[in-house]
Amino acid sequence: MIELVDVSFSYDKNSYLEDISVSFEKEDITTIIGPNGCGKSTLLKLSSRILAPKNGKVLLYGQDISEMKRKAFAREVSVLMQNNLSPPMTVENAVLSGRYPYQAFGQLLSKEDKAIAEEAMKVTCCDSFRGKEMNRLSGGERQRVFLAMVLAQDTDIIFLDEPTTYLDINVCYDIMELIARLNREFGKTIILVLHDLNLALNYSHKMILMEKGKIISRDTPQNMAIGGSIGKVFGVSIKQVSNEGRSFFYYNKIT
Ligand SMILES: Nc1ncnc2c1ncn2[C@@H]1O[C@H](COP(=O)(O)OP(=O)(O)OP(=O)(O)O)[C@@H](O)[C@H]1O
Repeated sequence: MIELVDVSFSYDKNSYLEDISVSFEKEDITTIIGPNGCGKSTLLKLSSRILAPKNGKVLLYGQDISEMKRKAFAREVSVLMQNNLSPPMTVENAVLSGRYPYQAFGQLLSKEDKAIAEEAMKVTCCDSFRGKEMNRLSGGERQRVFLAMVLAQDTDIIFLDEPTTYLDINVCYDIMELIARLNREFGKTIILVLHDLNLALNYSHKMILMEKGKIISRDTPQNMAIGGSIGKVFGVSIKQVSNEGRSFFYYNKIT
C-alpha cells in the first residue's frame, strides 16, 4: 500500500536514513519502535510527505507521493505528529477542519461533512466538550480531539507519532483501544510510533525495529518478542510473560 524504495534522507550534511526500503501493508497496525533519536519520526515524516527524501521514493498504491496533489493526498493519508499546536478554535470547529480536503475553494461544509465530524467526535468521546476552546483542554482531551480531526479526515491510512505520550495509563489504553477499533471496524491502515513496548506488543500486527537510522527488523510482535533483537538494540534483557490473553515484557538494564 505504502512503499519506501531506497529512501535516504539527511537533516544536514550527514546522511541520516540510508537506503531504507520497507512497505506498510493494507489494514495492518504497524508500530515503529527503537531508541531515542534512531529515526522513527523521520521515517514517519518521509512516509507521510512532511519531509521529502533526498534519494529514493515513496509510493502510495504505486504512485510517487511527491507527484500527488495536496488535497488528493490528504484524502488518502492523515497524520498526527507529536507536539501539535492547538488551533485557536473550539473543539467542534477543529474537528470540522478535518473535512478541509473534501471542500472545493469557497464551498461551505455539506451535511455529509457535518455528519462525519459528528461521528468522529462521538467515537472519540469529545462531543461532551465540543464547545470548549482547544487551548483550555487537558492533554488527554486534546489528544482525543486530534484523533477526532484525523478521523473526520476519513483517510484509509493514518500515521500517528507517539499518540499516547503524556497520557495517563487509563487514557493510554482508551486511545489504543480506539486505534484498534478504527482498524478492526473501519479497516484503517495505521502506522504509529510507540515507546511503550507492551502496548506495541499487544496492539500491532507488525513491528518495525529501528537503530541509528536503519531498520533492524520487521516482523510480527510474537516473532519480535522471541527474537533477541529488541533486547540488543535497547541494551536490556527481556522476558516475555502472558496473562489473560495478553503478553507483557519484563526488562532489566544490562549493566
Ligand atoms: N529538524 C531537525 N534538524 C536537524 N536534525 C534533526 C531534526 N529533527 C530530527 N533531527 C535529528 O535526526 C535524528 C532522528 O530524529 P527522530 O526525531 O527521527 O528520532 P526518533 O527516533 O523519533 O526520536 P525520539 O524517540 O527521541 O522521538 C536525531 O538525531 C535528531 O536529533
